[in-house]
Amino acid sequence: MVNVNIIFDLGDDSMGECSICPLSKGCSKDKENCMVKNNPLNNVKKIIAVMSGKGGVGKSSISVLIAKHLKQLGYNVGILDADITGPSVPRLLGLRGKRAGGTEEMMLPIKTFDGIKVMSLNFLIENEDDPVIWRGPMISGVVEQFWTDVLWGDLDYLVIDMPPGTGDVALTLMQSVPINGIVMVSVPQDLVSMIVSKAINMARKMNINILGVIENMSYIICPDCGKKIKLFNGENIDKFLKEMNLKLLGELPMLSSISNLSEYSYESVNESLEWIFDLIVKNIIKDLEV
Ligand SMILES: Nc1ncnc2c1ncn2[C@@H]1O[C@H](COP(=O)(O)OP(=O)(O)OP(=O)(O)O)[C@@H](O)[C@H]1O
Repeated sequence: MVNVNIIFDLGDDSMGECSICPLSKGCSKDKENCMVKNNPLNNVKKIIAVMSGKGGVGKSSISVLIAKHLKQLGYNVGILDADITGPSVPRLLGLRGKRAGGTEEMMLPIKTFDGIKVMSLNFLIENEDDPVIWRGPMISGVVEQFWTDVLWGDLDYLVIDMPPGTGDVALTLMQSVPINGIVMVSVPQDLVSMIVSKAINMARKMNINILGVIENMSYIICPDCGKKIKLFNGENIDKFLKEMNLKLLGELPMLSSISNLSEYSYESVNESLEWIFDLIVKNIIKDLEV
């Protein structure tokens, strides 16, 4: 059974401090109505949320690859797995079966071999195959606590693997966590769809900057000649991005090394993938600095 004793309560209103908020520079929130809580024990400089209109498009894999690349560039990085009903970050990072500890007041994240701090519901339940049969408010409460009650310490970047879609939990995260920017993930056949537009419009209504779109499973690479083979016509996509005023951060191929991410070290995944992520991540860093 799920251990619901994970609910720690700092019971302290001092968490709303603006001075330690990752949004402090250029924040447009009205202080009276701001629902963001910041824990004074943490010092997180920037928060990147990875979002998608629907599940299964590669959001978790891309969250992990962005975090790994940031780490490789020398930053202190954490990953908050907010996909409570389908947490896949522990598996992708080879952390299956790990259990998070804690003190009376704080939960301690698990660290990967290369020092990325990770929190996921799977670290807190007895058996990771057990389904999480919770109603929306309970799930929203847990993801909020992953922000307020986890001892993240000093982080340059916290990457949030958002739950798929535009539901309750995504809304709670956008209201209570000071997200600096969103990376939208889609697959080419869905990119111009109403589902992606909904996710984009939701982020915009919540006044959160969309850093750009990553088109996943965009092409395959011919094993014989190395040629890029696009499975879908890109014309509509270009038009859609232009109309939505969105930047294409990158296109990722279908690669078996992405689907078996946990079995590879990042460095050995694929040379061209590392190159693609270098461009994506440096673009994100630049945008967040502005
Ligand atoms: N570029 C890719 N090439 C090959 N396989 C991929 C690629 N991107 C993702 N996958 C595979 O597709 C599946 C879904 O990916 P992932 O779990 O990252 O998606 P997700 O959007 O987070 O899904 P969910 O919302 O259901 O958690 C996984 O099995 C993953 O390994």
